[in-house]
Amino acid sequence: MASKLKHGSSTVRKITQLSNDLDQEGEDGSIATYTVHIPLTPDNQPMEISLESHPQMAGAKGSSCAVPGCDGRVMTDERGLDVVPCECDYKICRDCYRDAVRTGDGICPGCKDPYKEPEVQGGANQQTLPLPPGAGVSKMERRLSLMKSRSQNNEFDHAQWLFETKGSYGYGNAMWPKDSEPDGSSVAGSDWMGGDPNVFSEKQWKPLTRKLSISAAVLSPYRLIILIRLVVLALFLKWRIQNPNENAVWLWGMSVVCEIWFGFSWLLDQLPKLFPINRVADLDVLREKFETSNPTNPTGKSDLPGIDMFVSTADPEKEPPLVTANTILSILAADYPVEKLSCYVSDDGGALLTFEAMAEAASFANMWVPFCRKHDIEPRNPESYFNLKRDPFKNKVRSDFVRDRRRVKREYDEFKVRINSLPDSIRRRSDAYNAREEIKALKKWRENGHEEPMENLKFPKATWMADGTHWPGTWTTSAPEHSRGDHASIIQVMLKPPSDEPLTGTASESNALDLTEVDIRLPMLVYVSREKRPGYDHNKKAGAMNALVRASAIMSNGPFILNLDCDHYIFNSQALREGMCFMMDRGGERLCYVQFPQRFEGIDPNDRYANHNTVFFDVNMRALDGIQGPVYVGTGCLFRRTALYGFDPPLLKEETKMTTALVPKKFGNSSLLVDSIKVAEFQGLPLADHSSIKYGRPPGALTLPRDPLDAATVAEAINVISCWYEDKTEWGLRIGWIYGSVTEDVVTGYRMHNRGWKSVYCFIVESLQVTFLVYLLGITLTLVFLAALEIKWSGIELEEWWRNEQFWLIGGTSAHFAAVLQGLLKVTAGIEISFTLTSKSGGDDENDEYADLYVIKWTSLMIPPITIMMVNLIAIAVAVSRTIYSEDQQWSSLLGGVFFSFWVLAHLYPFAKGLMGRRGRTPTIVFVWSGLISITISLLWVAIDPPSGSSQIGGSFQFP
Ligand SMILES: O=c1ccn([C@@H]2O[C@H](COP(=O)(O)OP(=O)(O)O[C@H]3O[C@H](CO)[C@@H](O)[C@H](O)[C@H]3O)[C@@H](O)[C@H]2O)c(=O)[nH]1
Ligand SMILES: [Mn+2]
Repeated sequence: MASKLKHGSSTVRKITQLSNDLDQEGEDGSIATYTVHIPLTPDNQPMEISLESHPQMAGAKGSSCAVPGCDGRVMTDERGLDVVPCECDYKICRDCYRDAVRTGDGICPGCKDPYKEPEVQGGANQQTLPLPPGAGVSKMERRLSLMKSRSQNNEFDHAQWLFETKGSYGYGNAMWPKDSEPDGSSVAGSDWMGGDPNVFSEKQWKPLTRKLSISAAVLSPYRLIILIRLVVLALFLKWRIQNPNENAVWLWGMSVVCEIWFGFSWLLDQLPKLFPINRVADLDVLREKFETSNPTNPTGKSDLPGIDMFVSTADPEKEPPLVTANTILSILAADYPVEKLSCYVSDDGGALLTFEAMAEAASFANMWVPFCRKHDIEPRNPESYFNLKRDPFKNKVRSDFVRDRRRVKREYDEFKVRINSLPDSIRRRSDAYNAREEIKALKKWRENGHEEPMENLKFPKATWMADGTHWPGTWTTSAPEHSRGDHASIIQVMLKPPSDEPLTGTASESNALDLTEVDIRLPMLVYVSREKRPGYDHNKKAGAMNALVRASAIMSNGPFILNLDCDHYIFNSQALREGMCFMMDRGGERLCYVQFPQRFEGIDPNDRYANHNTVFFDVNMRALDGIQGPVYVGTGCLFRRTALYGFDPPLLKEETKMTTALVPKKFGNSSLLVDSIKVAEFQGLPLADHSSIKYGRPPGALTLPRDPLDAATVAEAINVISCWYEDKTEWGLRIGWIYGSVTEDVVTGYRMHNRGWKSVYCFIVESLQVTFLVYLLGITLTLVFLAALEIKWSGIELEEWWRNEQFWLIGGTSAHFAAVLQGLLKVTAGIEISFTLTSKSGGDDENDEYADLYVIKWTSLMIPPITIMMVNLIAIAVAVSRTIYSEDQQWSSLLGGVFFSFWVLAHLYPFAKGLMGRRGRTPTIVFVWSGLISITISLLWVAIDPPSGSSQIGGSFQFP
C-alpha cells in the first residue's frame, strides 16, 4: 500500500536502540556471567543449539544444580555442554553461581575455595572447565527435514528422507479424525443437524458482534456538506474552464487538468466515507458459546476453529531476526486455545541465522508464554512490553509478579545477547568446520601417496549447523544449491504440536517461575523455507504465502489464516478471539477476511510524516467497512482459508459444487492437500446453534483431539513447497495470494470482494476519543465543517487530520502520480516495476532514535513537489511585485492568489522541512536544481506575461 510509509524501519529502529542500551547495564553482573559465547574449535564438536527443556522440545536435558534445595539446570554453553565453573567439579546452575559470585564473595559452595576468574569469553578457557563425562553430549535428534526437488532427483525416496532427518515428529494433531470429516454433501446440506435440531432453537440467539451506527445528527450534515462541496467544486471547474487566461493558455490548461485531477481524487476519497460504521465484538459471548460446558460439549473444551499464523521474513540483514523473534513470541503467547494455534515462519532468505533465531525464540517462549498467561501481560511482544513507559506494576495483584518480571526480564536480555551473537557464532563455527574439512582432505590426499600440494581441489566455504552438518539453505558464501535463489525446501518443526489437554508446570522447574496453575503448552511452531531454483519465478511475498498455505493445509489445516509481516506483532492478545467473533457470528460464513488495524511504534511522537496513518486506518478503513468491507493491507489480516482457495461464498454454492470436480488440476498433485479443503471449509463455518442458521456446523464438532503429526505428513508438506509444485495449477492466478503485482495485497483482497465475499474491519471502539475543536481558516469554512464532522465521527485528532491532508497533497504529487505513470507503463508498454524490500534495520545514530527516518534519500519522486513549491514561491514574489508596479492594482485578487499559494505551501511544509534535513545535511543537489528551475521559470514568466494586469497562479494546485 502506497499509503504506508516507513513503519517497518522505525519499529526496528527502536529495538536496535534498546539492544545497544543493554551493553551499558553490565554492572549488575548479569551480562558478565553469560556462558553462551564460548567459541567452537574443530576438536570440540558442536552439538546443538542450546534449548531449555520443555515437553515440546527435543532438547537434551542437562544435569541439575547441586546446591541443596535447587534443581535448576547446570549452566551450558551454546552447544548444550555443561559448564562447571570450579575445578572441584561442583555442578551449579546459573542463578546459584551468580548468587555465589555476588553475595557469597565468589566462594564455590562445593569445595569452599574461591572461584577462579570466569573467563567465559575466551576460547582457551574452555579446556580448563572440566566437563563431566558424557553430560549432555548426546546429539540431539535432528528434526530437520529437507528434500531435493523431484525435478532434480527423479523420485522422492521416503526411506532416505527419514534416514536423513532421523525424523520423528512426535505426537501431534495435523489431521482431524475421519468421523468429524463430513463428506461433500453433508457440508452443504444439513443432515448432521438432524440429530439434535432443536436444542438451541428455543434459546434466545445471542450475537457475537454488534454494529454501532454513527449518529444521524453527525452524519447527515457531513453528507450534506460533501454535497455542497461537490456542487461548489463543479461550479468552480465550470468557471475555470469558461474563463481561459488568454495570456498564458498553457498555464490555464495545466490548472484545469490539475484541478480536475484533484477534484476527481477527492471524490473517490469521499465516496466510501458516506457510510462509516463501527463494530464491537463480544468476547464473553464467544466464551459462552464455544468454551462453556453444555449438552453437546460436556467438558467445556474449546470448540473454536484452528488458526494458522503466517509470518514472512526474507532477509536477516534488512529484517533483524530479533524483530521476527518478537513477532513469533507475540503469536505464541496469544490468548487462543493452544492446541488450535499453529505458527509458520516463512524464511525467503533460507538463512541459518533466521533458523537459529527461531530456535532461540522457541526456547525463550518456554518462559515468556507462561509468564504472559500467569500475569496477563500486554502486549505480548517482549521488546515492546519491557519498553512500556507506563507503570508495569499497575493492576498486578500476584505477590510474585515483581520477582517473576525481574527474572523474565533478565532472561530476555540474555536472549537478546544470544540472538545478537548468532551471526558471529555461525561464522566461527563454520570457519572451524571448514578448516577441519580441509585438513582432513589434505591428509587423505597425502595418504593416497600424493606429495605435491593439491592445487586443483577447491573447498566450498560451507555454512554449518550446530550439529555438525551442512546447512541446506543459503550459505554465507553462496555456493551452487546453497544460494538465495537456489536451495532445497526446508521444514523444521521447532515446537511439536501440544498435547490435547492442558499441562500445568511445576513450582520447581529450572526456570524458577511458579507455574503450578499455568498451562505451559505452546502452539506448534514450524520453520519453512520454500525451495528456490534458478529459472523459477518465486513471486516474492505472494509466492511465500502460497507455499505456507499449502504446507499448513497438510500439517494443521487451520480453517483460518492470519498473516503478519515480520515487523508487525499482535498488540492485543485477545485480537484473535475478536476476529473469530466476526467469523463465527451469524452471516460470518460470508466473510473472507477480518482486517485488523495497524499501530506503529518507533515513529517520532510528532508524527511529522503522518506515519501513524491514523486517517487511513481509522477513517477510510472503517468507512469502507460500511460498504463491502475494508481492503486487505498485506498484513494483520485473518483470512478464511476457503476464500483464499478461490471459492465463492456459501450462498453461491451451486457454482462451487460445479468446480470442485476440477479441484486437483487447480490445486496441484497433492491429494492430502485436496482432501483437506472440505475439512477446512466445514470447520470454518459458524456454529449452528439456532435453527435460523443455514450454513453452520454442529456445536462440539471441533472438540476432538487431532491425529498425530507423522513423518509422512511432513514429507508431503515438503513436497508442496517445492518450486515446481505450482506448475500448471491456478496458484497465484485464482488461488491464494495473487501474483504479478507489487501490491499483491490489494489485488488479493479485491479478487475476493469480486466474488461476493464481504470483509470486516476489527476496530476497537473503546480507544475512540471525540475531540472538539475550534478551528478557523477564513474563507474555507465549509472545509472546516467537513473536517470537524469527519473528526467527530472518527474520533481522530485535529493534528492527525492535518498531517493526513498534507501527505495527501505530497503523495498526490509524487508517489501516487508516479504510481499512475508506472501502472500506465506496465499496461501499455509492459514495463515491469521492480520491488525492493524495505530495510527494517535502524541506523547507528545513538543520539536520535528517529534519525534514520529523516535521512534524505534522493529520488526523482521529489521533483514534482519541489517544482510546485518553487512555482508557488516564485509566483508569490512575482505577483506581489507586479501588483505594486501595475496600473490597476488588483489587491483583492492578489490576496486570493497569495492565500492559495500559502495554502499549498503549508501542505508541502513537512516535505520542505524533510529536504532541509534535521542537522543541516542538506543535499546540495536539491538547491542547485531548484535554483536553476526558479531562474528558468522566472524568465519564462516574464516572457509570457509582460508586466501589466494581474497575475495569479497560486490556485492551480489548491486542494478542492
Ligand atoms: O520475496 C519476498 C519479499 C518480501 N517478503 C516479505 O513481505 C513482507 C513485506 O515486505 P516489505 O519489504 O516489508 O514491504 P512493505 O512495503 O513494508 O510492505 C507493505 O506493502 C506490501 C505490498 O503492498 C504488503 O505486502 C505488506 O504487507 C505491507 O506491509 C515482509 O515481511 C517480507 O519479509 C517475502 O517474504 N518474500
Ligand atoms: Mn514492511
